[in-house]
Amino acid sequence: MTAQDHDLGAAAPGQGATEEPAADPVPHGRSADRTRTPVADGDDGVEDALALVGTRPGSSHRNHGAPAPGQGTPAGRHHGMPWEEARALASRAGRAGVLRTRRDPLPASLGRVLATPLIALVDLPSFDTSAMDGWAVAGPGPWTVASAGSGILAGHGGAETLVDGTAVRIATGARIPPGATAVIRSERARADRTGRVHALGRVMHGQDIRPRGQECRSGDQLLPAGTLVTPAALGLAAAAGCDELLTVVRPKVEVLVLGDELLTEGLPHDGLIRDALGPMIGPWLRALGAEVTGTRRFGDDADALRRAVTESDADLVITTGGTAAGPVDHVHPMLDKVGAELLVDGVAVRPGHPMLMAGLAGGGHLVGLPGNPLAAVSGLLTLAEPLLRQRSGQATPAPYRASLRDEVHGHPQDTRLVPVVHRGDQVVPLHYSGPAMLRGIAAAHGLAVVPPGGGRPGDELEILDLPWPPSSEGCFT
Ligand SMILES: Nc1nc2c(c(=O)[nH]1)N[C@H]1C(S)=C(S)[C@@H](COP(=O)(O)OP(=O)(O)OC[C@H]3O[C@@H](n4cnc5c(N)ncnc54)[C@H](O)[C@@H]3O)O[C@H]1N2
Ligand code: MOO
Repeated sequence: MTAQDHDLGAAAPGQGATEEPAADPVPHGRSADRTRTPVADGDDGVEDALALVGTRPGSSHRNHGAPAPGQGTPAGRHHGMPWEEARALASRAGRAGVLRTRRDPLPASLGRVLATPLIALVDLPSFDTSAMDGWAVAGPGPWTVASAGSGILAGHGGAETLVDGTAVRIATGARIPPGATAVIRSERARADRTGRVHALGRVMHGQDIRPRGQECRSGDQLLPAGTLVTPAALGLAAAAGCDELLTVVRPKVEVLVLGDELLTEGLPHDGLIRDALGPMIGPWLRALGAEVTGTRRFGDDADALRRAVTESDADLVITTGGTAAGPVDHVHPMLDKVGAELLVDGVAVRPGHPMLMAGLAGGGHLVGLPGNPLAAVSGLLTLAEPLLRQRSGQATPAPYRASLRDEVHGHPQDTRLVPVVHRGDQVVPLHYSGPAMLRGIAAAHGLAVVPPGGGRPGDELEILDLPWPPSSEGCFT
């Protein structure tokens, strides 16, 4: 579709399969100079090579979020909306409208987001409980055994009051009898020939008794709204007496993959390549909390794309490819035709600067991801992730920073997103971070947000986590 490939941040040829991740490679034609002084348009080969947004004169989109094409910068070019602003705008777009909720039994709520806080329906524990197998004792010892038999077991009803100087066998989880002042675990007590129980050490008042309400009181908030229902949250809800949870309905997302050059199986041949985004975007969106209703492939058929977007009832339509100004890049013309409101038209971020976001007539949104695979990931994290976080009611995690181990080169004006792995309390930028490459991100723990001009060892950079736990080790060349 488009011919130009600029690979800012790509590994230099021959930078092979090193075992350790190394400093980010030098972008084309630039030294390790990390000046933050913006380079004037036309002075900088990188910028010329990357310029895309704003080169489409005469666009009639309603355009509220970004400078109108042709306005604001010399030669009709702009660098796209600042990255932070684009994320904030995507987040705001996701907050529009009312969240749909549903009530389900606990197992069906797994992986959804709490629409209301989880409230304890009982005290936890609900009664004074023995923390150990042993003896419940009353007052100072030694103690005579209060009753014969197996003592008090877990799950049994009320026991008789224990009077001072007596003890009764008790099991872990059993109710503490009224009058008991402590539990002595069996290995710390012995019974003499007369049957009296002696402690083998000091006995503290209340030891090994879990008092009623130790963890929570009935009515306490256990988890706030916006919390992901994890297996642990299900366990907590059950312990606290809940049978159902009110959760947010997952936003519906449809993925439309564009490009005549894409194969769905077999080896690339004759200029055709494998579709890397079809298998990746849907599962990624699911990991972000979306219900993916389908991934459909459209080739470069503009009419079919327009029909699909018009007819979609998804909360969010994701397109891949076709965002640029090539002869078969249909996304902008299609948005024009369907009367979409272009909210973001290009973002000052590399890779991925042609990404876009639009409001659709039916109330949903469309995020256009660039076709280059890492650029698509960048669009996913910049626009789709904040939008979906809000649409699925998820709390926004506080941004966090980590110290950079190795130098990473920057774009003169734009933010860069660079795959990194955590090493100790630092992050290490990975090789193979060019826009057409997935090798870095597939091994990464997250993406470092590299400001214009780059980052030096020791700089604290914001890190975007990936929506799955980091794999422990592996090949991160
Ligand atoms: N004249 C200019 N051309 C381009 C510029 C520019 O500034 N001026 N920017 C480049 C950048 S940056 C990107 S990113 C791409 C964005 O282009 P599109 O969104 O229109 O994407 P396509 O042209 O359809 O594809 C780009 C590239 O990615 C490959 N691709 C597309 N879909 C897939 C897929 N599902 N799986 C794997 N690979 C895919 C496609 O074959 C192309 O190689 O525009 C640049 N051009
Ligand atoms: O760098 Mo493009 O921005 O590959 O997405």
